[in-house]
Amino acid sequence: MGAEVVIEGLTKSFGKQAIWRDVTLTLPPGEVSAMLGPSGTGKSVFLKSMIGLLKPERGRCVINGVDIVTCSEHKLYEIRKLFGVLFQDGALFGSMNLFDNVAFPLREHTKKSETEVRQIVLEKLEMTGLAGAEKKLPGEISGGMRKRAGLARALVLDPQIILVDEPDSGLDPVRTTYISQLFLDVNAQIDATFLIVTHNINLARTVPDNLGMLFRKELVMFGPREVLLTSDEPVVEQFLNGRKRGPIGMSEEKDSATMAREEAEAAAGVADGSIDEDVRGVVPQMQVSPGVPARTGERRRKDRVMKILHTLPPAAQEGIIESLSPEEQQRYGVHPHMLVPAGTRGPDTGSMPSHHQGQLPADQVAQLPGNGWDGGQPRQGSHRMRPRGDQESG
Ligand SMILES: Nc1ncnc2c1ncn2[C@@H]1O[C@H](COP(=O)(O)OP(=O)(O)OP(=O)(O)O)[C@@H](O)[C@H]1O
Repeated sequence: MGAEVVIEGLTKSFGKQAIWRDVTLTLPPGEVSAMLGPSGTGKSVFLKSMIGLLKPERGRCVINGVDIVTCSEHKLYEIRKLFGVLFQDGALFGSMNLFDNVAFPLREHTKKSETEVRQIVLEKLEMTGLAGAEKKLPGEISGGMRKRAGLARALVLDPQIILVDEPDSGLDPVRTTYISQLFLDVNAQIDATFLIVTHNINLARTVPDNLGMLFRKELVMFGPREVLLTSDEPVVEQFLNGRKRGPIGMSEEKDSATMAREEAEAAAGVADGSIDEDVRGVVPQMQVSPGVPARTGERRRKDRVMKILHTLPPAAQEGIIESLSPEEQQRYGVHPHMLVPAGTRGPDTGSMPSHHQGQLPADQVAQLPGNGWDGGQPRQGSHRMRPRGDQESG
């Protein structure tokens, strides 16, 4: 199973420029998570901090019991071996064919024989749909194939955590869907923990188990996909719909005068470049390809999310329950349109917070539980979403 990544109070700046502060989240082992955020909010900096390429000033990032923010160089070197990273352009060596590119980490970091190297490389090329392309140079193949080759190379050291930086960059929507499918298929086969950084709304809506968003130098939220997808937080709403109108401006944040002018324009029916269609809501999650084994991360996630169901906003609860098969609904003792009232016990074990229905305290919505995934008390301070009221949840 992939490694769990526990991030607490992580804060990063460059000189006087704060990038993000006090980021707290846990990447559940073997699940696929994605981080959204407008350009320049520090998503790439976040990925680089996770592998110790950049040093946050404060906070912890704990993997297999090692805090990579404070550990020795030697420990960091060991922990880095757990990671596979897919950079935006695949980061392939232009003068090497795909075989040698994919073989590179094995030849650099292991003492494997060429026979073993060959076997592993061909297996990973096959896994990423590149069988037969091993003699091609990066310049001779499409952008989508380069990304697949980058993924094949990220897989050769059997990573427990796979980081992906903007997988859709330079790809058309169809190729983006193919590479997204590949992430889920690979996740099913090796059960690694994934974190994908993306702007791509389709990918965000259909691929990950968990979704988070960085904005205004903070983590707006992180939790089960259904929470962000049903959120009425203005920044989430604007981002998912790709609207000009809202808190995100050309250079990230808008002032209140601009916001007021936009409100007035909206009231007057002035078009703002978006399609008049609200894409929020839970859409079915992409499934693995036929013939690929089921994702154990997905199964674990169901158990985990059902344990914290009662801490989630009503619309997210509904989305989660509706995504279950009738058999699963029976197993968990839930049914569509049943909301687990806050202040009562949920369908599963665990104590309930004492607050009114639909009025979850802002810091208790969609918090992931502690390390044991046991539905324990949510952590403070990593979530700032307003809850949706019952009347809005349909
Ligand atoms: N090594 C560095 N030194 C100084 N500033 C940096 C460094 N790396 C990144 N930054 C700054 O950090 C901010 C966040 O950059 P980052 O690339 O992480 O954003 P992003 O959210 O990934 O954006 P995009 O979606 O456009 O890729 C930017 O203002 C960038 O200029």
